[in-house]
Amino acid sequence: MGLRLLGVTTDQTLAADIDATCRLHGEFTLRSGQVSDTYFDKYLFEADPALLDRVAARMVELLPEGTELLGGLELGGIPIVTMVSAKTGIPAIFIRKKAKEYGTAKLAEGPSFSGKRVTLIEDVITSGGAVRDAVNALRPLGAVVDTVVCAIDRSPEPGESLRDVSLEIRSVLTRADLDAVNAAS
Ligand SMILES: O=P(O)(O)OC[C@H]1O[C@H](OP(=O)(O)OP(=O)(O)O)[C@H](O)[C@@H]1O
Ligand SMILES: O=C(O)c1cc(=O)[nH]c(=O)[nH]1
Repeated sequence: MGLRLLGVTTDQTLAADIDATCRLHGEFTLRSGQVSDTYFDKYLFEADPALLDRVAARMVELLPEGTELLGGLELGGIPIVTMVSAKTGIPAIFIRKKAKEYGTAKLAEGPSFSGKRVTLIEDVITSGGAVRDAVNALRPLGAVVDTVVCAIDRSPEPGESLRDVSLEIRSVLTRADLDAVNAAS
């Protein structure tokens, strides 16, 4: 059992099921431009209601106290944030990669978030770039953002990649968790 924040431990069965469902082998160019021989296709767990439910349940345990809104990042963060919101009753906002160019022209859809403590919900963190972009867009609009809860932190130093923007990362699973169950399978 790996140690997790707040006494929450790694769920080895969940790690094994996510690894078996999502791990792909090949040559993948990642969002950051890095090339990897491994890709965790989050849509494969998000499309499975039972697995999505289990990931979301772990995320609920990782939410910081005082979270007023849950902010899901387009696209992969949207199904997850919807499930976490349904489980907790905490309203969600849906954060676009860029503001819509017509209609309401919003960057984040849903209720007003200015002055609210928004906990971000993300699928995968590799370099932290997507989350960093979101934080840097939301803070000037008044959001109070100090934590992201993600399903998989596959960065080389889990929890560390967003220190430059003073953001705490809480992950359900790390790359090491997934590699460990994969090696044991
Ligand atoms: O930490 P990073 O280096 O930024 O990489 C991780 C990001 O890359 C993927 O986004 P992508 O835009 O591919 O995904 P989507 O399918 O969720 O829109 C993933 O969903 C993360 O948002
Ligand atoms: O870094 C990425 O773009 C990335 C890596 C990964 O394993 N899965 C994913 O959806 N995105």
